[in-house]
Amino acid sequence: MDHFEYRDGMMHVEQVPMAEIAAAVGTPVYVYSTATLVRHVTVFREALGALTDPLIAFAVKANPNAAVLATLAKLGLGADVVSGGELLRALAAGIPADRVVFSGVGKTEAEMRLALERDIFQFNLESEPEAEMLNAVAVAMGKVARVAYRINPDVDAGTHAKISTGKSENKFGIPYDRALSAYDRAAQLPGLDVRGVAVHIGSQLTDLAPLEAAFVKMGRLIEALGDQGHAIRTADLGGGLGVPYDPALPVPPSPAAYGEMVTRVTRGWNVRLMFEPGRVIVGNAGALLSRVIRVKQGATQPFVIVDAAMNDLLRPSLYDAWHDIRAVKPNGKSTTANVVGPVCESGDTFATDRAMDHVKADDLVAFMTAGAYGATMANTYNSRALTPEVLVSGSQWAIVRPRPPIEALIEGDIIPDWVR
Ligand SMILES: Cc1ncc(COP(=O)(O)O)c(C=O)c1O
Ligand SMILES: N[C@@H](CCCC[NH3+])C(=O)O
Repeated sequence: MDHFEYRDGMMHVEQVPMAEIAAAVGTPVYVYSTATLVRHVTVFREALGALTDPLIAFAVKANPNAAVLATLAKLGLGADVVSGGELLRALAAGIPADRVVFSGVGKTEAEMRLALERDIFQFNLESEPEAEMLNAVAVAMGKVARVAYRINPDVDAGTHAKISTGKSENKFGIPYDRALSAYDRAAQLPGLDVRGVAVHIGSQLTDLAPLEAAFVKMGRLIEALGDQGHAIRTADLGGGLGVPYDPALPVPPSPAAYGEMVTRVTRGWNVRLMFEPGRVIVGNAGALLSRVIRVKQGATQPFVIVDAAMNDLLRPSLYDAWHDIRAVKPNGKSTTANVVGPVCESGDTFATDRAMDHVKADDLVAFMTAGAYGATMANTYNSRALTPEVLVSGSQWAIVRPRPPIEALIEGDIIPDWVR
């Protein structure tokens, strides 16, 4: 079976025909494994096995490819969306509207209207003015929106500052100590059915303690809201569980450990629990396949120049993120090198002083753990084409997003007559 797996402190690629895909599609290209996706969904679901009917809403932002979403839809997952575009993608892939939750601080009227038309399961509101706007839109449409407030618990998730969301200085959610008054006000709005609480403190969390601290606070809030006459029926605990990237670092808590903690902390809450996992489902189910263009000797160390760049995989430039880089056909030798792309920025660096497989021009390398926040964050900087995507399933594979023709890069812009 096709297979990416993290075990024995290493990423393993099995039965994924990387060389064949590279030859047929060209590089760089994202490659996803169906078997790994299925395994991750199964493991996550089993971890929550002690809960009654949890809603697992995949965070579409992590990987919005239609074939990936359709695979997850077939497995019964819902979707956590943050834009009208993500909502349409989720629905088009076969995720039913009654499993869709809409998060985000900047939902527009048009997005609210679209989500109300499609009758999604729940809106997670992030501010009082947003509640007023949604109420007005719903009333005008003769509808009632099911809502939760996302609470900012002011908990440090202990992850990279750019992917922390639960500190008071972050833009997300409403402050914990304003929750009671916000719920009181929202309960008076005829276009809202106030029924839930939500929390999400950040991504790539490698310690369960901050999550537990946030969830304990939510338990207290549910109780306080109940005392004040608000019947809370859903609690959305967000996503955030980290995945292994660097074999030298301790392995993050397992989904099983996370599920055990959630089951223990939420005992007696008497709500339907919701989850928004992204990275833990798709991260290690994908790799970015790239070819070495040439190896250049710098003043102090070799630069391995690959045909993928920061526009294809932004995480190393943006967050100093570490991705395992492996030769697809290792020659048994190793080296220490800087791995860089062709983009005209010094920040277009995937790895510095990296001990890695020895590679030469034309060799294929795989950037591992690239299934989450990879292709979805790609862009066309330096007029480079968007990265194509391939899905492998058993012995078959298919292009699930083709490489656009190079000509497409110069289409779209308009030169007005008065410029010519
Ligand atoms: C509201 C919300 N839900 C879910 C996620 C998914 O997080 P992760 O991919 O870390 O599981 C995010 C991203 O951090 C998010 O902002
Ligand atoms: N894009 C980030 C994760 C952001 C999570 C969304 N709130 C990453 O690549 O790690």
